[in-house]
Amino acid sequence: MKVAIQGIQGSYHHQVASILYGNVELLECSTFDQLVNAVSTGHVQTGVMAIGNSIAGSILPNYNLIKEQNLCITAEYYLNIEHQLMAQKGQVFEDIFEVQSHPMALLQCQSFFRKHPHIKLVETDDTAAAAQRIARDSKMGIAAIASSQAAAFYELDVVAKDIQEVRNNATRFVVVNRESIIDEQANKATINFTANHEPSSLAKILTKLGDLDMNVTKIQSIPIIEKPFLFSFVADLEFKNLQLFKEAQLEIGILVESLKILGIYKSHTL
Ligand SMILES: O=C(O)C(=O)C[C@]1(C(=O)O)C=C[C@@H](O)C=C1
Repeated sequence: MKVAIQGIQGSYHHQVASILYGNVELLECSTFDQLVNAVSTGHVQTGVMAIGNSIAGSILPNYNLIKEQNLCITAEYYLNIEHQLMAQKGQVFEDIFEVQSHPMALLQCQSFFRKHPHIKLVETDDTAAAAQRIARDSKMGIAAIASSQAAAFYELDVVAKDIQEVRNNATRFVVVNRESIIDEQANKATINFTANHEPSSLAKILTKLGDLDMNVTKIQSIPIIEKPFLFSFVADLEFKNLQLFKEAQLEIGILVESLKILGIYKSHTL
């Protein structure tokens, strides 16, 4: 089996793929687009992709990528994220004038860098790639934000520890496949729907979901790309058993303008 991840060895995606699949063969993708394409064309069976972070929020484009490529979410995983600032061996924090990392990682460390405004922040494709380049090119004065595993793997020194805004920083990852694989123990679903433009239409849908014992753990509006400033909604629903969700699917189907099930899977908690 081959798993597509965004990023390279030592990235947070790599950590999640290892936790879920062990020492599996990886397809390292530099963008989320490449990742979903690899899954949808059947080049790999499975992809692991970040969908949101507790500090930086949702990675909105990823919802549309999953939807447009008709992929199915088959699992979720929450990873605790502790960012380290790392540089060439022998460097200290005072030497650093530029920091490179994935934009989501930079967003998660904003307060730290507000205190050091002379440091230039540069976006890169992933945390581990930033670390790898610093090690490979022996760059002085430049640091990367990445995990302690990346620091160990690329033999860099940590010059500032745990620089994310808060200790409890977590990123939610989803596993995507071409086909849905529904576990009988599934207790969570991600749905995408559009509501009619009528007063209370969204409120009616949410009330109905509550009446049907669906616990809405997240609701997110996402742009409908071909219709400027119109939005659809992605909702995560938790339920006691699959039968209850199937009933809810029928009942909600009557109230919404359109409905697509993005995935039915077992919930994960940190
Ligand atoms: O750059 C990485 O290491 C990644 O795995 C990407 C990513 C993301 O896309 O959010 C994953 C977890 C962290 O939130 C920061 C970056």
